[in-house]
Amino acid sequence: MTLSPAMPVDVVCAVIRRQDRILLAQRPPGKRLAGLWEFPGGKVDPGETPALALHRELMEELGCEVRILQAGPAFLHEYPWGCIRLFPFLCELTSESPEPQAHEHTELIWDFQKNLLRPDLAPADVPVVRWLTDLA
Ligand SMILES: Nc1nc2c([nH]c(=O)n2[C@@H]2O[C@H](COP(=O)(O)OP(=O)(O)OP(=O)(O)O)[C@@H](O)[C@H]2O)c(=O)[nH]1
Repeated sequence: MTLSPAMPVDVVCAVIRRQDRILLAQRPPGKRLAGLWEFPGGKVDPGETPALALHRELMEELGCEVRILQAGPAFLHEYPWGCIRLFPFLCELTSESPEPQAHEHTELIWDFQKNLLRPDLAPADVPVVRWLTDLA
């Protein structure tokens, strides 16, 4: 993927909350930001709404279904290779959802919300965590 600062790439991510824990996913080897932790999600396809992209990505990546509780503001982040516009959604698993499985990530963890600002978090996700903290 070629990212351009003039044309940010739209990316959605799901902050999936279960009690006082949040699901984090570790990026696999061979990808940008390999080994860093992120919220599951991915790029919005042409013609797709961010919410539809979120449900599609979660089914592909984790095989799970969520209910969106709240949409956050979009956050722009410039990486050395280009710019992304990140749309975060606070979500919960639906009562019928299978347990999330790491189809594309190295590992999944349910971490306490207070631990999310870890040094190995994807840099674009720092303002997402601040948004989440301000909601509480
Ligand atoms: N899904 C997701 N992507 C994120 C987050 N934070 C963040 O910087 N990103 C970046 O946004 C882009 C999302 O693309 P993607 O999920 O389709 O991942 P990908 O590795 O296939 O993308 P790539 O084409 O850059 O390699 C990646 O470059 C990823 O590093 C996040 O919390 N969730």
